[in-house]
Amino acid sequence: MPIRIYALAKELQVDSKQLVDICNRAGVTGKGSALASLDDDELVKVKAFLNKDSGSDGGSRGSQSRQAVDEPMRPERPVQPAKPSRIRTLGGPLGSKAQPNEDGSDASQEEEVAENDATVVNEEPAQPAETTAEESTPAPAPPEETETSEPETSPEPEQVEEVIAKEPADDAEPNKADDQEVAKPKAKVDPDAPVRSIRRGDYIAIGSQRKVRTLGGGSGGGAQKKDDDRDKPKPKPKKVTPVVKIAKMPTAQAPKQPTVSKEPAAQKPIMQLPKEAIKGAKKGQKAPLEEFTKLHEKKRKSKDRKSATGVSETPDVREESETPSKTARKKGKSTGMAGMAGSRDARTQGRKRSRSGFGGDGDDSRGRRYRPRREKSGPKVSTAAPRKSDVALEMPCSLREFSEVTGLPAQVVQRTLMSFGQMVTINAMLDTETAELIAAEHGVDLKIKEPETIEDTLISQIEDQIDEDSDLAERPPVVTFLGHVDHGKTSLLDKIIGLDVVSGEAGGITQHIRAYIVDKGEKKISFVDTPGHEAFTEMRARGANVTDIAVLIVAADDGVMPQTEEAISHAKAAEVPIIVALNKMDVPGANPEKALQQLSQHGLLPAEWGGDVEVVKTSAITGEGIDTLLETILLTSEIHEYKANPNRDAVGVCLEAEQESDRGVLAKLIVKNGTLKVGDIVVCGSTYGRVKAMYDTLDSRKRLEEAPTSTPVNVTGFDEAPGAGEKFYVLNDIADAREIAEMRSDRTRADKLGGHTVKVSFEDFQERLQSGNLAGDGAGIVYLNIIVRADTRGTIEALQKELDKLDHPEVKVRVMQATVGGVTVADVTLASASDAVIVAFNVIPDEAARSMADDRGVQIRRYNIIYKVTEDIKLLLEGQLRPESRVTELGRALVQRTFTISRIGTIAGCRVLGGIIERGCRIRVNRDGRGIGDYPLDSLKREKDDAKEVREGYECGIKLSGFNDIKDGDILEAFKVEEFARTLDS
Ligand SMILES: Nc1nc2c(ncn2[C@@H]2O[C@H](COP(=O)(O)OP(=O)(O)OP(=O)(O)O)[C@@H](O)[C@H]2O)c(=O)[nH]1
Repeated sequence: MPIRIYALAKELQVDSKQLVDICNRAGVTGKGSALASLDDDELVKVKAFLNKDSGSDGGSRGSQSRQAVDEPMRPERPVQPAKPSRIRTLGGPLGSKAQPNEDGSDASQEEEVAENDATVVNEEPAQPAETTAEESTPAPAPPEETETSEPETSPEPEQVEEVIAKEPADDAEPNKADDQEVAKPKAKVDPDAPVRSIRRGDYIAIGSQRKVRTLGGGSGGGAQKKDDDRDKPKPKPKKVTPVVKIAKMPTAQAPKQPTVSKEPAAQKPIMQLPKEAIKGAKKGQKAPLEEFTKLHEKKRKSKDRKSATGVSETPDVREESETPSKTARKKGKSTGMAGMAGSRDARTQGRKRSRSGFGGDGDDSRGRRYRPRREKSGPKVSTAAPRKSDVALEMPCSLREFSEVTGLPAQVVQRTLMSFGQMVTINAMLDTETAELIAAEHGVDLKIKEPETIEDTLISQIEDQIDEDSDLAERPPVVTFLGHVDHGKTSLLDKIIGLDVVSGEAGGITQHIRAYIVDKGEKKISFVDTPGHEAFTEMRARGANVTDIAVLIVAADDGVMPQTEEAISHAKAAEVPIIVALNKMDVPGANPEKALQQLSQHGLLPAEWGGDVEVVKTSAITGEGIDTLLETILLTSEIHEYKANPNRDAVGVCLEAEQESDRGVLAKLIVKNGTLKVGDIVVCGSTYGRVKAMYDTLDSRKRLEEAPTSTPVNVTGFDEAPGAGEKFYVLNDIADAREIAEMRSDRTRADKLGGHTVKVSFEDFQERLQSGNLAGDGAGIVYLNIIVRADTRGTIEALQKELDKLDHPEVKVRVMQATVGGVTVADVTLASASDAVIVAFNVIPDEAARSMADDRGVQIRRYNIIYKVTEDIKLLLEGQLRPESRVTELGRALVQRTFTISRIGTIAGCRVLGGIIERGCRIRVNRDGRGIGDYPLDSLKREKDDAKEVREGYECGIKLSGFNDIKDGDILEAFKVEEFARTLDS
């Protein structure tokens, strides 16, 4: 039975590697490793070889083989101390060394030899010296002596160093060394040398040399050398670099005394005598400085008196404007002993002045008796209302009103205005800016109340109208279809209402909002098909959430696609129930299981899997599941009990509007509450009108007299087309409707001119939080909504993981959407509707998204390092985020052509698409919607000349510093970073 070599080695208690060697020597070839097996014949052969070896007593060959194998098996041999040199002579006879030991030779001498041996043997490993050593050796040294002696030997440090230093050379290339050992003696044969005696190689099989070498290191040569060297002067051991380098002990130096920088010689205070004192001295005045000090003291006292009597003008105002602590300090000063003395002096002086006719000229001339004025003699008492720090003021207001509301004395306000260079009376009207300025100057937190307009009065009346329960009646649900393009939204709706709209659509893509109300048995359902989820969110952004139920259409063959993910975010943000229609079930490649799995990964766990999302399998072609879908919608509607008051004036939303040649403006409205009737006066956004006619949305020529709740209807009668998503209200008076519409129109214009207010930004989040501008949920937790757009899914996952780690008791980060790709209009709409900040990670917003974000004040923060996002949010949550630098976008250019000039680099021939590219800016390079990096602008040229700036529509040459890989079609974004000085409180 075959036996593995390592098993046999175990049995024989030998090293398995040695046994491999022995096998080779025994003629059992092809056994390269201990894992090789020996068959019975081979085993017999090896055993025979071993027995033969053990049987031959004293035979050098046999003994050597046996030594190699039996070393560990003969522990009974007394362990004798040995020297390192002997370790090397295991393969060869050791007699030369062993003998002196036996005959009691000097140990120190032996050590010396060993030392030389080790050095020489290693240097000339192939010197055939074993023979001599062998001849002089009566019996081979017991192998275990050498083996066991190794650990016991404690060579001199130098020896160890040498051994360590030399051995690796042998170990590094053992085969080569062996070969050399065989080859070298031949090459180095000296013809004049005496007849050489038998060598080790002559009686040890070549294969065994390796073993001998490995263990003994051919120290036979060393033995010979040792004999020779006895008479020779001892060679100086060669200096060998140790393998393990031990750094030399640094020569200890006395620690340097730190050089104490010589302090500059104490500077004498610069004493400058006042001019008056110098003059006095020149005139021969005695102690002029003393005189001057007296004079100065006098001046100071009179100044104190003035301040105590409240005579000073401007400084008072300034004082008031200072921080309370400062003011308090100053007040403290003046109310001290000096202050008291000052005011007493002032009172005395005042009386003297009055008596001497100062200020009382008129009285005296008219012969009236002097009567001291009360207000001047006593401390001034403010008659103004107590000062308030937090007030609301309706603008415009008079100075008097401002004073009354804020509690600031009118005089103080006047002085403040005077310091601004404005002389005003108490009845002067203040504008908002001035009022805010004065308030800020005096540390008053002023809130400007806008005057109530007719819009506020009428519209808020309508909005606040609460319907009695008894007036409420069930209403049809408004259902919106959302989903990825071409997943079958239109086809499904067509199938439901029995239309064929899809075949008439340009390019098969829905471009208009469609809204229909259909009967399903006794119930009705109102459907809204939007061209994209942004249109759906657009309505929400305007506070007009018409949708009651969102139906998410997912093609079973395609599964969840990027726009499906977006649609999920939009539907979730709208906080409406979601029903999934797994469409295209008739398609052969339909894989509903995969789609369900993907849906659950996106937080929509199907009901059949134990979740709360109803999934209906449908086919718009075969009609499969359509009824189930309608039933599910009605069931959901029933659960949520959608109700409205049919007897009130209508309120609703404009879905879409267009100008028709024959009918004028045709607005598609959907009634959210009440009933809209022909003849109603309607205001919608900044348009108004009287409902002239109403048409059914399914049949554009079918007139309707009234449209109940949840009914979509086409309306004529508006003066202008209202905006999509604008709310409409029915009013009683057309004049009111006109006024409201005009007011809104003016405001929109002003808003456009005056810019916008940023919705939410990382920088102002804390401010808004503290001012209560951000509403919390039931538990008082405020959410920081963010929308993430990134270049890869991996980035999103990493980012989400990092965001999960953020923990704050009052503020939570809510990722409303995290999708791959550039920032789109849909993202901005969602951000605008949800007060969210967009985090663009390695992606850029497209042109439309960028301009919409600008218009709506949606913040798009761009990042390319994950930890920077979390760091910013962390700082934001801790209220420590202060903008230190602000990126100002300058313009964008499209690379049309590139030119590479050998010594200059790549020049991009660009056209400026928008804004401006200016010298000294930085350029962000974007390719395929992804940011590659940003680099400083090296040179900017218009034709051949250097340009300071290049504006929109012009062509230019751009060379970037440190980046030459610009490609045609790249979008270059110019921006500059403005540094901010940190405020003191930051
Ligand atoms: N086989 C099969 N094809 C379908 C099904 N539903 C839709 N389609 C086809 O898919 C294509 C796209 O359908 P649409 O209804 O236009 O898809 P959509 O989601 O409305 O697309 P947009 O309007 O562009 O958003 C059309 O050619 C339909 O005929 C279905 O259930 N089965």
